[in-house]
Amino acid sequence: MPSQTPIIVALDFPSRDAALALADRLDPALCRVKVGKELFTRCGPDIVEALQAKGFEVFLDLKFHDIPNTTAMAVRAAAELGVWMVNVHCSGGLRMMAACREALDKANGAKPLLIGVTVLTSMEQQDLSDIGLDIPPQQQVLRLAGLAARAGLDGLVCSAQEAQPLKAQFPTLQLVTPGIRPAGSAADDQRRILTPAEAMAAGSDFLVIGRPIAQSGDPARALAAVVAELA
Ligand SMILES: O=C(O)c1cc(=O)[nH]c(=O)n1[C@@H]1O[C@H](COP(=O)(O)O)[C@@H](O)[C@H]1O
Repeated sequence: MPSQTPIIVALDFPSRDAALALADRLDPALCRVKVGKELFTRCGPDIVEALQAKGFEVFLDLKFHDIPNTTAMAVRAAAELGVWMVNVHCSGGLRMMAACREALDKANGAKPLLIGVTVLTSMEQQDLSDIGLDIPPQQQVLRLAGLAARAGLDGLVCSAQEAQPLKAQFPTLQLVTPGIRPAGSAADDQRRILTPAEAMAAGSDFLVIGRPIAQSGDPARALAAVVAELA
């Protein structure tokens, strides 16, 4: 049953064939799937429909970040695709997020969960400092979470390292956490990481996992190992 699983597998592939080949090796009862910028830019909405036809709920991860009207209309278009979850960058500001909320509230039919990206899990303190934010990532995450809560978003993308304080301050927000690395796997370009079990214990609601499953020799087995770790 899709609604019972916290696992979202990122289909970060350059082609429809590669994405569907992985999807065919996964069980929609054990995970949802995420379509991000690379796959969507190559394949468009068709890939979302193809995955839905295979029984998967889809997180459309295009991290919209633009003026309020443009972002709200993009979110509305995502809703019309029937996706389960869609995200925008919190750093687009309160008015931008509120416009997205309003657009979804006015839309007919099923509404995706509207999720705000706080600080990318690939960033650490030096990266924030480089863009003029001389504060620790957690402080910036909490600040953006406050804005997202005021705008009526359903949840946040953050590192599981911030899940505990976020759950304490914003108990109704769903926490979607990438930067998940089973013990022993490479961090790659991620910086703020935790293992699946650590992330769930910290308060994550959903775990986004890409390369540790997608690039493993046996994705079904890698997914089963994460399911077993969480059991
Ligand atoms: O919004 C996201 O999904 C996201 C936000 C974030 O802060 N960090 C992050 O890694 N992601 C996405 O989560 C996935 C993580 O993939 P892996 O690092 O391969 O597990 C990628 O598809 C990223 O685009």
